[in-house]
Amino acid sequence: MKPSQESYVPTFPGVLAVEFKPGEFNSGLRSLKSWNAGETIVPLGGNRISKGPKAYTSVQCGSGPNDHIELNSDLVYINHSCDPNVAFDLSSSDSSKWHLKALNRIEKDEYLTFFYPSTEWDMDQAFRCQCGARNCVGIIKGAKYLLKKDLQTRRFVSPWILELAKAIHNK
Ligand SMILES: C[S@@+](CC[C@H](N)C(=O)[O-])C[C@H]1O[C@@H](n2cnc3c(N)ncnc32)[C@H](O)[C@@H]1O
Repeated sequence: MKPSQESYVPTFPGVLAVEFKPGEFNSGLRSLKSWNAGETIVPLGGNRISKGPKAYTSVQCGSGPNDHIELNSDLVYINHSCDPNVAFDLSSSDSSKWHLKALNRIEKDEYLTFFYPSTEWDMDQAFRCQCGARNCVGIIKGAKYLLKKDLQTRRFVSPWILELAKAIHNK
């Protein structure tokens, strides 16, 4: 589920804000603050997140078929980029340590983006990427469909994605 424009109340007031644009999938999430590489932007653990089925709004949190969470927050508006500025770090076995972190310096008002295949193996909804990055991989359907080099050259990839990729690329 994603928060709607009509009843919008920011989940992280003063930190992040959804920029709503006409069309079903054209909105995005801006940072209202600047960040340095490695900084935690917001924690994810706690009772806001919930387990749920794989959906275009879910984030994968492990290698199992039921390892998907709904963020239940403005974070669902973070778009994909092949040259992302944030990562969902869900690599701890302790979910209270899960967090969204900056991958590089982020200036105030920048849109946040993450590399969807860094968490997603086989996505519910594929799309043609419009990020415009030099290293854009084109169609985004999950890490399962990427070449080994396309995963190896990203700054953050979740451990289950690396394991699953190893299993198919080393066959
Ligand atoms: C979880 S939503 C992200 C927020 C979305 N932009 C919105 O307005 O609801 C994921 C969807 O956004 C769109 N999207 C995200 N990143 C994109 C990108 N780099 N290029 C094209 N579409 C993108 C795709 O339709 C994708 O299925």
